[in-house]
Amino acid sequence: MVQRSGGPMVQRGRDSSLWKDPLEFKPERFWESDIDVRGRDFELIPFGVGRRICPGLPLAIRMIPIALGSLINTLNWKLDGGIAPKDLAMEEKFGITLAKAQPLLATPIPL
Ligand code: HEM
Repeated sequence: MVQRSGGPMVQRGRDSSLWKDPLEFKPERFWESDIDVRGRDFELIPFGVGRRICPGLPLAIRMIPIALGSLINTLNWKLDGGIAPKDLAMEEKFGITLAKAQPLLATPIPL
């Protein structure tokens, strides 16, 4: 936990002094973590923090696991073009929101 109060508020998500391999996509890094994404632990603030924190946070943290979990649990997914998951292009495209440079193309297959 860093910068609870005082000092400039900066995004620390890519800070290698706080994160091991910060640019690697490793969701498993959160398995043993008790970091709070609701604006308390400043090393991870996907919804912002303070007075202008995202008002959609309570909706998003409930809906995203349900929507994503449903898609994963009820369908098989195949990447278009026979790409192996490990070879998926994960580069980002800068914009108002951070999007994938190459769109994710996947076909749902009924179980
Ligand atoms: C994963 C989903 C979402 C993420 C990561 C996200 C992230 C953010 C971030 C980073 C901000 C800027 C906070 C700041 O300035 O400190 C923001 C603002 C905002 N978000 Fe979200 N958001 C999400 C979902 C939603 C949803 C579902 C809604 C509405 C139903 C929503 C409505 C808003 C609004 C209205 C603001 C502007 C708040 C203000 O400027 O006072 N967001 N969001």
